[in-house]
Amino acid sequence: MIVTIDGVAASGKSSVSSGVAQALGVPYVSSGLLYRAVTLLGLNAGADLADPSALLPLLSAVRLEPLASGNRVWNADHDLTADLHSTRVDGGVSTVAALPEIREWVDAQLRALPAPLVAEGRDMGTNVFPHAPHKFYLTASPRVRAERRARERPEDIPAIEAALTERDRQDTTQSAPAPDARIIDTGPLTLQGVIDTILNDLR
Ligand SMILES: Nc1ncnc2c1ncn2[C@@H]1O[C@H](COP(=O)(O)OP(=O)(O)O)[C@@H](O)[C@H]1O
Ligand SMILES: Nc1ccn([C@H]2C[C@H](O)[C@@H](COP(=O)(O)OP(=O)(O)O)O2)c(=O)n1
Repeated sequence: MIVTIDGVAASGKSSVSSGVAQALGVPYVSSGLLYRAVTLLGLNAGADLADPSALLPLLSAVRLEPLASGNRVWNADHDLTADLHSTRVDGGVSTVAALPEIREWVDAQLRALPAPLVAEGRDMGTNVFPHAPHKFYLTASPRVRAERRARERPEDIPAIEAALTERDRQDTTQSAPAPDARIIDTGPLTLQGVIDTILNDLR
């Protein structure tokens, strides 16, 4: 059984997926962490983030460890996870995610994972797991999402909102909801309310 949870930045995908996965007793996988890992390694290597031939050789020892408690991304024996959510990575990840060669690499990592699992990202229900029986797509207004992000990163809310809106625009190509996905506006709901909405759907 595969559950896909897609949506725009800061809509609650990771938190909701973790809650749903823990309730179901299955792992969840955050596909965005792989794009973030490619971006981080590219930045650290001084590589051109728009050049897949410069990025792919950096990925030979990268692996995603999906745990019910949270995902970890390793580069050989180096845990990258703590460095993946930063404004620096946010600034480059859409460039990396636009590369077909990188998307193929990420998709292969994801499809190699055993079911059951909860998979979250932008295109889990459309491209990576199109036959998944349960698909959800989370939304919220840019302002609501910026206010949520601001609680994690003490930055100016209008600046965060502008950055999220720009990343939404850059990610448009791969971010459309699957036609058979249930769309949930998470703005009026608590985090637990979104989790319960999905769990009720799965019963
Ligand atoms: N429905 C909600 N109500 C309030 N806060 C939420 C809700 N969903 C998520 N959050 C919080 O918003 C922040 C961003 O959520 P996250 O799961 O990281 O989103 P995404 O993975 O879509 O970027 C986190 O701090 C999370 O706890
Ligand atoms: N399946 C995916 C997941 C993420 N991406 C891209 C789009 C996002 O800007 C980056 C980072 O994704 P991530 O889910 O970590 O970002 P947010 O938590 O939504 O801020 O990767 C993608 O193109 N396809």
